Amino acid sequence: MARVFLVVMDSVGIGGAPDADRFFNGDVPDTGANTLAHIAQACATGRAEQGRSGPLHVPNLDALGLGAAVRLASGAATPGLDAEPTGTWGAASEVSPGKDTPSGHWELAGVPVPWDWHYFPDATPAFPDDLVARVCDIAGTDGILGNCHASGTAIIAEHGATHMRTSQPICYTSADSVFQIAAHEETFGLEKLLDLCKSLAPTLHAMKVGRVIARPFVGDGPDTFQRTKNRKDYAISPPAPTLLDRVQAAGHPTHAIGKIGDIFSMSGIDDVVKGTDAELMQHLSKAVDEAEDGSLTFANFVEFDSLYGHRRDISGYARALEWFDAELGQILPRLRPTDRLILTADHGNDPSWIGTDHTRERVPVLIAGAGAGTLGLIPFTGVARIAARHLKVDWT
Ligand SMILES: O=P(O)(O)O[C@H]1O[C@H](CO)[C@@H](O)[C@H]1O
Ligand SMILES: [Mn+2]
Ligand SMILES: [Mn+2]
Repeated sequence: MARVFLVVMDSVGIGGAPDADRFFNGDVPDTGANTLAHIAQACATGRAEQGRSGPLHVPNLDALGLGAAVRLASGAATPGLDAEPTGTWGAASEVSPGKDTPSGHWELAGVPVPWDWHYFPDATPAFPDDLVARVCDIAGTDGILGNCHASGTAIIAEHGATHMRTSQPICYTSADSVFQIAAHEETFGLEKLLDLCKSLAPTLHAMKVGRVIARPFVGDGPDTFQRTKNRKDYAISPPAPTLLDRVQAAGHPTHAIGKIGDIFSMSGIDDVVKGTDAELMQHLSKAVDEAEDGSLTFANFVEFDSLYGHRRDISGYARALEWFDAELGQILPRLRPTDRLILTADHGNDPSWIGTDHTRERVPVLIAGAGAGTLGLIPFTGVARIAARHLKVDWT
């Protein structure tokens, strides 16, 4: 019986979004941003040589149709990606008004976002006084640090030492609809940080802020501060039943790998496993061997985005793609004839672009198990439709 493995390579966009001019990094529109093409072009011209070398080497993704999908989505040159696809391939466009992770995932799962998210202004202070007062009240402090748009690693380097001394939480946001709190796992305490975020979440969700995110870190000073894997996202629930809800309601098992549990507030999910991307790959591999007939396994690999896209690290992003591709090469031969493995992404995060935020882009849709074929240009919701149809779950 059929199984579906839906795998999101977080932020692996392929350019060409028709509405890219309405999304920005600072003052610069995302028009022309192209995560995958710009990485491939940098690799081919010797501009991505840290810890790797030469043209981007992703033969398994390319054989499924990655290079072809980039060219379809954006017409961009894809040096090193020139295979004749043996998979089913296409490119998807998003209609939700945000280029954030929940918007992308919900829409891939069949539910575009019907509301406008609340974004905090790119000014200092970024947060209203009553929100700051509430944070202080719950945290038991007489102030907060940050209170601005920031890159998470930079703001910890800037305020981490003061935070360790005063216990004031480091609160920051970005171009996404997020309220993020960084705090030291030992001096502030992980549980206290998680409780703080959980208590604040209903207030922020009512404001249509998509997520409150706990960003715990460890270390003794700016040179050693490091964020840990205990990050936790408290997200608004999706506005309507998603692919996960529908598959589960039809009596099929649903398994989440990585951030999927947080992104969908565990709705429609039987169980979740978390960890680093390397650990998640082990979980995905195990799921391919063991997942039940009729099951949906929904995975997110976040490190492309969190470690390399936001950090504008082209070499690192290329290394991550090459690692992922090699791992994929171990998994593909073990798929059963009636399985479908769908690879896609939730938005772009072009590491060659200005700023540190996501970029509005089309995303690849690559299907292993269905033979060679083209999907053409489809909506994000087409991914849910393909998965549901394969599992014989009603989708109207
Ligand atoms: O710079 P860091 O803390 O990684 O933050 C990034 O991570 C957030 C959530 O994915 C995004 O909104 C972006 O701000
Ligand atoms: Mn994402
Ligand atoms: Mn991100």
